[in-house]
Amino acid sequence: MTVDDEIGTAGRLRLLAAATALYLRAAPAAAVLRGVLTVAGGIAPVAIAWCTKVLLDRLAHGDGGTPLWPVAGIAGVATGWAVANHAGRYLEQEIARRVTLRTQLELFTAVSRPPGLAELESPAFHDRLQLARQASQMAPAQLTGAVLSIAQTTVTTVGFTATLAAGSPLVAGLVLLSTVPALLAQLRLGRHRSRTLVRITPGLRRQVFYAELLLDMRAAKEIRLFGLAGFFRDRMLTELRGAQAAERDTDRLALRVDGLLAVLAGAVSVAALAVLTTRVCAGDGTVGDLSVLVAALAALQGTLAGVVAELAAAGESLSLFRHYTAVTAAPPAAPAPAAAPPATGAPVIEFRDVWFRYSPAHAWILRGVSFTVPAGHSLALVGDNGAGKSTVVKLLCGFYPPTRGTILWDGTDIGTVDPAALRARMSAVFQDCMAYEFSAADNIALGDLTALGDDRRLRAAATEAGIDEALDRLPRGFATPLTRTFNDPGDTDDGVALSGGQWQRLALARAALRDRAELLILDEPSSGLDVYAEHEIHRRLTALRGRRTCLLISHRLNAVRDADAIAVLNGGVIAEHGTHAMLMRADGTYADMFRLQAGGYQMEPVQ
Ligand SMILES: Nc1ncnc2c1ncn2[C@@H]1O[C@H](COP(=O)(O)OP(=O)(O)OP(=O)(O)O)[C@@H](O)[C@H]1O
Repeated sequence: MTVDDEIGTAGRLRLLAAATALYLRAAPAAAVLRGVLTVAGGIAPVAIAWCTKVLLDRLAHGDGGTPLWPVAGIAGVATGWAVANHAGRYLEQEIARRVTLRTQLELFTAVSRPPGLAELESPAFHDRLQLARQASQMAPAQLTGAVLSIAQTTVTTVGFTATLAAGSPLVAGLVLLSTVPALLAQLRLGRHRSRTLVRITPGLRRQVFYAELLLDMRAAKEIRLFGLAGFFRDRMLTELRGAQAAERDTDRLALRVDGLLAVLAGAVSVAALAVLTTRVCAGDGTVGDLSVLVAALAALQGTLAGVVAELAAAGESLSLFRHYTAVTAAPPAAPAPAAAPPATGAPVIEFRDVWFRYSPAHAWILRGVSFTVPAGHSLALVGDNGAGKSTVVKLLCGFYPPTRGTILWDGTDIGTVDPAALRARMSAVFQDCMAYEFSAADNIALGDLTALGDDRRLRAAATEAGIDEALDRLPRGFATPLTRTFNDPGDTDDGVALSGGQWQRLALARAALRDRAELLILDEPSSGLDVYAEHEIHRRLTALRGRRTCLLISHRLNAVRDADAIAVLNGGVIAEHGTHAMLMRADGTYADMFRLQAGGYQMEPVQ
């Protein structure tokens, strides 16, 4: 990840324009109104200072009457200013809410855009995303706030500089000059802060990871059984301490810089006051002049310090906002995808000399895999742990492109087709299938969102997976929340946790809901199923044969023996291929594995 030094002025201006555009898009009317109020707020203190001067001069040289106009002016401007401040704060909050909605939409649209998984496996991507999420919450409001505030303080600054310069050009020049070192120091400090943030982000992500782990229901059993809570808590605190140490260093640097700048500002004030007082004592000016000049001096120093602080904060926000734009930037236009092959009811799937590794730094997982699954046939893929079976599934789903070779769907290279178009024609149960903390009905409906609320279709899919009766027995049937950690307002605490096998059946129901899918992928669908469920699933798969092409992965070889063909994946290649009978006759790896498993059941004589 690069740091902000490399952005350059043009880059900063582009980022500023992007942040302002985002702010204006999110809440155009509120943003304009806030701008008007901000500028008006900049004129107010100058107007009050002038009214004060007129009031004091009238009192000093007056005719004994009450100078009503200056008093009314001060009261009117002060009241208007106070109201404008409150209105500005409300508008700022409202704009921040709308910007948050907009940035969440843009960020999560961008994050879901890549069709594959490679990006989600990159720590650098997650670090940048973390910075982008931080930026999305703060940077647009901070940047536009800084621009408006600078606009406001510039109006005030010009007013007070003119006032002060009219009384003493020397003092005005001195004060203006003293802001140069302050500005340079604060800009450097801002850059230092943003570099620190980039540096501590990986540690902060880990800290959040440990915090979530300590609350994760899936981890809770192991954490308690193995006594890991203290270990994870210590690691969480170590990460937090590391991040805090870096922040502390930055804060100490800021303390030193701010201290020096305060001494400089104090010295300038003393010198300026000495010049002004000496002049009035020498008869050059009235008491009113002195009062307005002293007020202008204090205000000018204050507003200049404000401008400097805002500029530094804006620089810091720009550095952060660049991560947001990097994540949300539209990808370069891809060549138009080829038309998806016409729906045939069941496709021919072919792997043609497919090589694959997860990255150049990783070992080869597939080293020239070739096989064909004829239309409507089922292929069972078997092999040792880590042989690459699930990797074949991930390639077939288009989650990664093959490093070399081609995967064909009815003769069309799937790499040339819009992945979403093909995925709409597949259904799958993955090895690590999801347990969503929603109702049972919604858990099934996620397989095809057009079925949300369609009780008939959801029940049919549940029946297909043999989970309908178990769901009917839940406190609220299909509507029962499958969670013990979330409750909707008004819900009683009747959420249910399913068993591992029941979750797996629910994943099968989700897959079954896509009843028009032409390709069915089942990666270890029955590892948690009881023998009846497994038998039933394989009976149904056999019934489906001819209507769909199936890729089936299982370590239970008895469950795959009826597949049209069985392929043994070993050493990154298809080592054996044929029907169960053929492979048993060949007496190779498959036959060994099958006999070993079957032997396990036959150790004890069956009564
Ligand atoms: N996202 C990934 N990044 C890097 N390596 C990976 C990734 N996913 C899997 N691997 C590696 O690829 C190899 C094959 O994994 P895969 O999950 O395909 O095996 P499998 O045959 O399905 O195993 P099992 O029978 O245990 O489910 C393993 O060595 C694994 O470490």
